[in-house]
Amino acid sequence: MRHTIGILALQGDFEKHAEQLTSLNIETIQVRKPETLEKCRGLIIPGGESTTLTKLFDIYGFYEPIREFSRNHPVMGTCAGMIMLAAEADDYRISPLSLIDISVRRNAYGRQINSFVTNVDTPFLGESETFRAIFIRAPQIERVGPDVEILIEYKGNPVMVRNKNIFALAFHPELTHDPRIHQYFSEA
Ligand SMILES: NC(=O)CC[C@H](N)C(=O)O
Repeated sequence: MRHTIGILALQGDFEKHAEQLTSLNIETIQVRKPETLEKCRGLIIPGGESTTLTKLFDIYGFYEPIREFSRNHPVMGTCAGMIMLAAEADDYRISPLSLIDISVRRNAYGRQINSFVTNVDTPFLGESETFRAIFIRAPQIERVGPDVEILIEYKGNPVMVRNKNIFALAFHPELTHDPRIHQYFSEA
């Protein structure tokens, strides 16, 4: 049985995701070409820059292989990775995968200097549980489809959502020394 979680390593902070999973004794592999998905039981698409990710997905031919993979494997996208999973993004330069029915707005929380850290309620991790969420030029989820479950909200907006095996987060769970969200994903 495949037990390795793949981390898309085209761009962005993929190493931090690997550290988080390693702390849970979960094996990881850096995914730089579509064939590597064959070795994975799940995939993380890290943050970075969604316009660049769009170009790299095209160049390396990731669109169809990730869509195919997502039919029966868990996929989690964080920040720019979330933008790539969305049904719609507010920037014509981005071609999202449309794996989860959400519409997103890039950089909706402001520029780099407006990055912030806040504690959010995470009832799906247990009663009264919270998580220290780090937002860096974060996208906002402006619309969620009827099948999308909202797992975390911040100021009335969803910031972590799920539809079955697809997870999308506006913030960076890999930057907090707290592997609970990675653990939750790895159990999907
Ligand atoms: N930290 C991030 O991933 C930022 C996302 C970036 N602002 C984008 O639009 O792609």
